[in-house]
Amino acid sequence: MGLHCPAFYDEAVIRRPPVLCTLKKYPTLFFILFPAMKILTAAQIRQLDYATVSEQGLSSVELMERAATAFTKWLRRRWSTSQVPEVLVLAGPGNNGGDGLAIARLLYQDGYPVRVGLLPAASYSADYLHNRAHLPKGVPVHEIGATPLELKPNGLVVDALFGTGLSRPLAEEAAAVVAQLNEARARVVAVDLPSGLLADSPQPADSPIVQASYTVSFGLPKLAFFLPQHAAFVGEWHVEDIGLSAAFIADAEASWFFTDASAAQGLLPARPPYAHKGTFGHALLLAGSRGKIGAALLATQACLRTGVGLLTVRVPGCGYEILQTAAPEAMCLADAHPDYLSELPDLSPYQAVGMGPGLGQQPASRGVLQQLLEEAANTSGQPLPLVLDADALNLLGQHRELLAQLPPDTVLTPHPKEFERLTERARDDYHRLELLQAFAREHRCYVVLKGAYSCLATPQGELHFNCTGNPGMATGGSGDVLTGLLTALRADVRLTAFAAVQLGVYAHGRAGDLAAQESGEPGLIASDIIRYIGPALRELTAAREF
Ligand SMILES: NC(=O)C1=CN([C@@H]2O[C@H](COP(=O)(O)OP(=O)(O)OC[C@H]3O[C@@H](n4cnc5c(N)ncnc54)[C@H](OP(=O)(O)O)[C@@H]3O)[C@@H](O)[C@H]2O)[C@@H](O)CC1
Ligand SMILES: Nc1ncnc2c1ncn2[C@@H]1O[C@H](COP(=O)(O)OP(=O)(O)O)[C@@H](O)[C@H]1O
Ligand SMILES: [K+]
Repeated sequence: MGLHCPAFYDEAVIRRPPVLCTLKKYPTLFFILFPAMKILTAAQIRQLDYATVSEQGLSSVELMERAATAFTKWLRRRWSTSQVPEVLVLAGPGNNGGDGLAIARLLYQDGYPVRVGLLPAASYSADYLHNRAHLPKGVPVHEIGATPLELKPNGLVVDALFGTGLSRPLAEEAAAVVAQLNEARARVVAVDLPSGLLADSPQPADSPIVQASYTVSFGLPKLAFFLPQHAAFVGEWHVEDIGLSAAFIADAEASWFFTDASAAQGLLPARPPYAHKGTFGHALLLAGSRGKIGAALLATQACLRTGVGLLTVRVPGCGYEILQTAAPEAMCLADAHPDYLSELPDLSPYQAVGMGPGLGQQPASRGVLQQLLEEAANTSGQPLPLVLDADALNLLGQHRELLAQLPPDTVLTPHPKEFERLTERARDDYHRLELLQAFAREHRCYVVLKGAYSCLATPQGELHFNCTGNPGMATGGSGDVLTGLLTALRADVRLTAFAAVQLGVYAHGRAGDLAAQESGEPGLIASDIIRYIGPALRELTAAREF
C-alpha cells in the first residue's frame, strides 16, 4: 500500500468469519488465515511454491494459472473493458513473465484490448514457454528494451518483468524499460512485486525499480510492502489468495509477522459479569508540563476509554484544575512544582505506569524517570509494567546509561526520530528494523516503532507489523492517545505484555480508521480517535465465557 493511497474503513471486515482476513485499508481483498500471520522470505516463498504443488498434486503451470486468474479477477473488479483503451503486459523471462503471459491470455479472452511486450533473454522458464505457446494469436506481441515503449494515454501496464526471482539490480534493456515507464508516469499494476524491487532485503539506492500504482501479490505480503521507503514503488498493495500450502506456512520459521483483523480479533477478554473496578487494574500516568497539559489529558481520556479500572494522573500544579474538570473520572495528584514533574508519587497502588506525553525534558523530570525505573524494577514479584513515550524517551536518549535500568517487558513507543535518539541514525528502513530488533532483544523490552505500519519488536526479536491506521492520524496527540491506551491494557493483569501491546496498537489504528470514516482524514484530530476506542475494542473483544 502506498502512504498516499486512499484509506478504506469498512466495518464489515471484522464481521467476516475468522478464517478470512484482510489487510488494512483493503478489506475488499482477503485471503486464508494462517495460524500466525507470517511474512516469509523470498527463498521461503519459492519453497512454498514447491510445497503447494506437491501437496495438492498440481503442476506448476496450474499454480501459475491460479495466480494469473486471481490477478485478472482483481483487475476486472477495478476496471471494465470499456474503461481501458489498452492493457500492455510486459513479460520478463521467468515465472513472473509466465504469470504475465497467462494474464494476457485471460484478459484477452475477457475482451480487454491486450498487447504483449516481451523482454528478450538468454533463457526462459518452462512455465513461461508454456504460456508463451498458449498466447492467443490475436494478441499483438513485440520485443521491448531496445526501442521506445509506445504507451497509450490512459492505458494500463501490467508489470510482469521480474518478481521474487530477482537476483541482481536491473540493467541494460530491463533498466531502460523501467526508466521509460517511470518517466511516462504510466499507470502500472505490478504482478507480485514491482520489477526491480527485492522482496525482503536492501538494495542500492539508485536501483531501477518500477513505480507501480498498484501491486497485486499472491498468498502473503512481502516484507518490502511494509517499509515507507518503498511506498513510491509498491503503490496500493493487495494480496490475493491462491491456496498456497497452509501446512508449509504453519511450519515455516519466521521472525516477521503482520497483525490484521483476524490476528487481533478476540485478544481482549470479555469483562466477567461479576467484575469490579479492581479487576482491570489501577494505572498511573505521569504526564504534562506547562503548555502541554493537553497531552496528559489525551492520554488520560484514552486510558479511561480503554477500560482501566482506576486511573490516577500525576501532573504539575498548573494541570490540576484542567484535569479535574476535563476528566472527572480520573484522580489527580498535583506535583509540588507548578510547571513540570519533579517528584515520583508512591507506586504501591498501581498495576502499570505510563510516562512521557507532554512531559518536557527538565532535569527534575529526568530524576522522576530515573526513580521510576529503579522502583519499577524493584517491586516485589514481577516488575511494574511501564509504558514510556515522547519526552520520557528523549530523556532516555540523552541519558543512555538509564537504558540498562529498564525493567523487563517495558513498552517504549518511539516514532522514528525518537528511536534514532535512543540508538543511531539508520541508513535505511532495513537498517532501522535491524536496530529495532537488536534494541528490543538487548533491553528485553517491547518497542513500538510508530508509523504507517507501526512495527512492534519483542524481546525475542520478532517484528510484528500493524495493519490498521491511516494518514489522518499523522496529527499532534495521536501518539499520546496510544500511550494512554497501552497503559490501560498493561494494567489489565488478564493480558500478557505481548497481547496488550499487539492489541493496543491494532485498536489504536482501528479507532483512527473508524474516526476517519466520520471526519475524513484531514479533519481527524486525536480526540476523535479517543471517541472510537470503545467501538474498536468492542470489535476485538472475545465472546464471554461462563
Ligand atoms: N511462489 C509463489 O507463490 C508463486 C509464484 N509465481 C510467480 O513466480 C514469480 C517468481 O518467478 P521466478 O522464480 O522464475 O523469478 P522471476 O522474478 O520471474 O525472475 C527470474 C528470471 O529473471 C532472471 N533475472 C533475475 N534477476 C535479473 C536481473 N536483475 N536482470 C535480468 N534478469 C534477471 C533470472 O535469471 P538468472 O538470475 O538465473 O540469471 C530468471 O530468468 C513470482 O514473483 C510470481 O510472479 C506464480 O506463478 C505462482 C505462485
Ligand atoms: N500514515 C499513517 N498511517 C497510519 N498510522 C499513522 C500514520 N501516521 C501516523 N500514524 C499513527 O499516529 C501516531 C502518531 O504518533 P506520534 O508521532 O507520537 O504523534 P504525537 O507525538 O503528535 O502524538 C502513531 O501511533 C502512528 O502509528
Ligand atoms: K513484477
